[in-house]
Order: sequence, then structure tokens, then C-alpha cells
Amino acid sequence: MRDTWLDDAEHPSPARAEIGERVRTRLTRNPMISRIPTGRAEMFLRHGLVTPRECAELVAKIDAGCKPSKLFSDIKASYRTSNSCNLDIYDPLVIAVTKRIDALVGLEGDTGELLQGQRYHETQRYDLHHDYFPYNKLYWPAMRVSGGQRCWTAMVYLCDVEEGGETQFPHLGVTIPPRMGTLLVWNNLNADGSPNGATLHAALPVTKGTKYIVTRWYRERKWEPRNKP
Ligand SMILES: O=C(O)CCC(=O)C(=O)O
Ligand SMILES: [Fe+2]
Repeated sequence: MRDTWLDDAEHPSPARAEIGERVRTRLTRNPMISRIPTGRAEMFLRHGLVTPRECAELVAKIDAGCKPSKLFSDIKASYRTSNSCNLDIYDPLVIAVTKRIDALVGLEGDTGELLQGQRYHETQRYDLHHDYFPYNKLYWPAMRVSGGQRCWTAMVYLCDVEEGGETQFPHLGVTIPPRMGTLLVWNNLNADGSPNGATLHAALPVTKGTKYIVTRWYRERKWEPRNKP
């Protein structure tokens, strides 16, 4: 038994494993939630988490506050072509939806990054990526002190999309079509807390219509974006 664990992004971690176990247990017990059968990752759906009226209001707030998405790594500008916006944290609807997601997954609110809005116009997409942080990236030391690894991702589709815009997990054989109000939640880590490479995913290009989502990424510890490495 090792008494010190490498606090890096890459290895098994009892703390991250415990978070996985806690959320998995909670989601599995919720009769409103269905598990997506994928052998290699934990993924769940909850329809109707956000009402159509709330979705429409969030869409309007995203339209009001959108700018081109920022990436942690700027490999190439075309990698993620959607528009991002940080929603107003004092907005009552944003607070209510954020708390609803927190209560559903059962994680402490202060471990969640700010709810982020995302808009994809026709042809816009987000190419294959992982939501967890790879240990060998230059930005990992900053992520480590700002809350550590990303464990769970919770994403709500705010509208149906006429064509395209599915979230695709090629290693899992899973493709999720956007449906208004549906929450998709998955564990980016394995049961032992190490990153699960099989969670690789992409937002396929929207070919007709516009796609809107909100996303909350949970860290293993309290999210403190102002901490400096
Ligand atoms: O838009 C989607 O379907 C996926 C978005 C995504 O993967 C992300 O924002 O990390
Ligand atoms: Fe993602």
C-alpha cells in the first residue's frame, strides 16, 4: 500500500475513485435516470431536467453573452468552432439549474466549474477530445491547484436540433442526439480514479438549425480558479 499517491492527472487515485462511487450510487438509485449501456464508461440520461420554458430563457441568455470558445490548448482554431459564454452567476435561473444538476449528481456545488453556455451554428462543432486533463499538458499544474482533475461532466441540451449536433463517443459506440431539456452525465474517470480514455467524444457539426447546451464540469476538489501554481 502506498501512503502517498502521485497527485497527478494520470494515475489511479482513491479520492477520485470515491467520487466516482458516490455519484454512481446516487444516479443508479434515481428512478428518473437511465443508464446508457456502455461497457467501458459510466453514462446516464435524465430527460426533462430543464423545462421548455427554462430552456428558452437560457438560450436567450446564451445569445446575449456569447463569444468564440476558448480552449485550454490552442492546437488549432478550428478544433472547437462553437461560441461559449459564462452565464451570470447571480441570475436566479442559472442558480436554480446549477443547483438542480448538483443535487442530481450529488456533488458539492463548490467543486463545479461555472455553468457554461455553448452555442453551435450550422457547420460548428467540437472535435474529438477528453474532458479530463492530461497530465503531460503545460496547463496541468494550474488545473491541479485550481481544483484538480475533472471527474464528472453534466451537460443539458437546451433545444432539439434539426440535423446534426449529436454528442458522439466513438470508443463506446454511443451517439446522443440533442433533445430539449435532457441531461447527459458521464464519468470521465475509471473506477480506480484514473482517466478513462474511452470517454473520448466530439460534438458533431450542426448541419441544420442551431444547438445550445449548458455544461458543468466537476473537479475532484473545490474549484478555485484564481489559485496560482
Ligand atoms: O456539444 C456537445 O455535444 C459536447 C460538448 C463537449 O464535449 C464539451 O463542451 O466538453
Ligand atoms: Fe467535452
